[in-house]
Amino acid sequence: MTKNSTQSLVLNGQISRWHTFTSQQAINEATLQRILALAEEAIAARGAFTIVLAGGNTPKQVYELLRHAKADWSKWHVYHNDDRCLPADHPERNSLMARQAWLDHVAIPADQIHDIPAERGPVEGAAAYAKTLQGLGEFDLVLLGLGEDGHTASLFPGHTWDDSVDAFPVYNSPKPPAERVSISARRLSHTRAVIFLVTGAGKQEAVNNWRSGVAIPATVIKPANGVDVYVFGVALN
Ligand SMILES: O=C1O[C@H](COP(=O)(O)O)[C@@H](O)[C@H](O)[C@H]1O
Repeated sequence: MTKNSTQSLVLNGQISRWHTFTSQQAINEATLQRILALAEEAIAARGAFTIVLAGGNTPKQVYELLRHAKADWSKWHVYHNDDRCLPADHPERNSLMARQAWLDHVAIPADQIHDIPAERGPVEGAAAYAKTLQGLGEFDLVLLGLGEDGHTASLFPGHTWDDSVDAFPVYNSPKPPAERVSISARRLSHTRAVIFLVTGAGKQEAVNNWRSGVAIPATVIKPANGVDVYVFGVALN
């Protein structure tokens, strides 16, 4: 058995469904299959699939699986939930990780892959990405990670963020680099589906806080359909 439980919670106005997996392979495979299923549904219903990618380390293996998947790549439109203000070819860039693991190896048209121009700095990068997102309706899927401190995208504990815009500049990030660009919580919530990918014991405290009603940043993602949290290596106490 690869998936051993699903539980639902409503806390801080957020509906969350928690799915526990018993191996890294199982969580990767389940995420891959869910992404591909959502893509097929979206393409059948609306002729396109818009996905917003998480950065960091956690999703990399899923991206490597997507690289070998069969899909109608010509209909995929790819965005990023955040990126770091570093040169475009810096190894810590979320966009570079996604390209190397997946996007450079499939036939998604280049003009349908929308990197955040974070190399232009937080203000210019955020303004440019807000323009990129302008007029775009609901996303089909937003993939998100969870930092050890409870952050998601570049929404950090103790920070305030501007929900009147689609993308905003981030300063003083506790996780380097200090300057970043992030899609806003409101815009990330304007989506048909959300999957949080959460793996490893380092995320235990953040998960405990989330599930006991502490308003960590991950709780501000509130799409109407709720969020699915895929978990491996973290206990659901
Ligand atoms: O800095 C970031 O951290 C989070 C979590 O990253 P992980 O390495 O713990 O998976 C990530 O979701 C975000 O996109 C990234 O910029």
